[in-house]
Amino acid sequence: MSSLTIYPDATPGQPLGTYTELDAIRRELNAIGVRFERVDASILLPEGASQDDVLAAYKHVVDAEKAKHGYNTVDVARIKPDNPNAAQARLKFLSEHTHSEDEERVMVEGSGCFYLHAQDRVYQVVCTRGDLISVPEGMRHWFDMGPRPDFAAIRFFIRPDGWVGNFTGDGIADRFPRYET
Ligand SMILES: CSCCC(=O)/C(O)=C/O
Ligand SMILES: [Fe+2]
Ligand code: NI
Repeated sequence: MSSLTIYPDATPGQPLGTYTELDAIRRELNAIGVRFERVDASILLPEGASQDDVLAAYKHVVDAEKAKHGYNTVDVARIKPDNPNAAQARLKFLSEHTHSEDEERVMVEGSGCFYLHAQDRVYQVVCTRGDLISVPEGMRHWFDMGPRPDFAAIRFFIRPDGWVGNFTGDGIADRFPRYET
């Protein structure tokens, strides 16, 4: 189930609230400039599906998002629990960073957890199949795919290097609960 938990950034042990209803999640995230939407992601992906297969299956979503927001490039991040590089992949986005453009992701399989650091709060967003999230350019955040990653996300970019993370050097991510699915 998708959810949002909001914490003060200085006290990870004292959450301010948890939301599981779409309208409430959207309202709280929209208030900090984050888009959160639901798309139809009911197409099941075969185990060996390539990036092109996934993009073809979800062409309706890809075309619509490109037309609406001017994205030029898309790719697919798909990691299954048996991936021998899972631990390394998890580490890649597990520290606070920013990007030079917005970070739009559509979860089309499985789940993963975004942590958005805005003002003096951390917004922990568990995204599941069908969730679309767009983190604004420059917003501090990190992403945890969990110890047994199982997700596929379509990623949208304006520039080819839009995915590159600029790490803040702040150890805040280590103080917050991990996504332990
Ligand atoms: C959910 S897609 C993989 C994570 C990613 O692309 C990113 O930029 C996390 O911040
Ligand atoms: Fe990112
Ligand atoms: Ni990021």
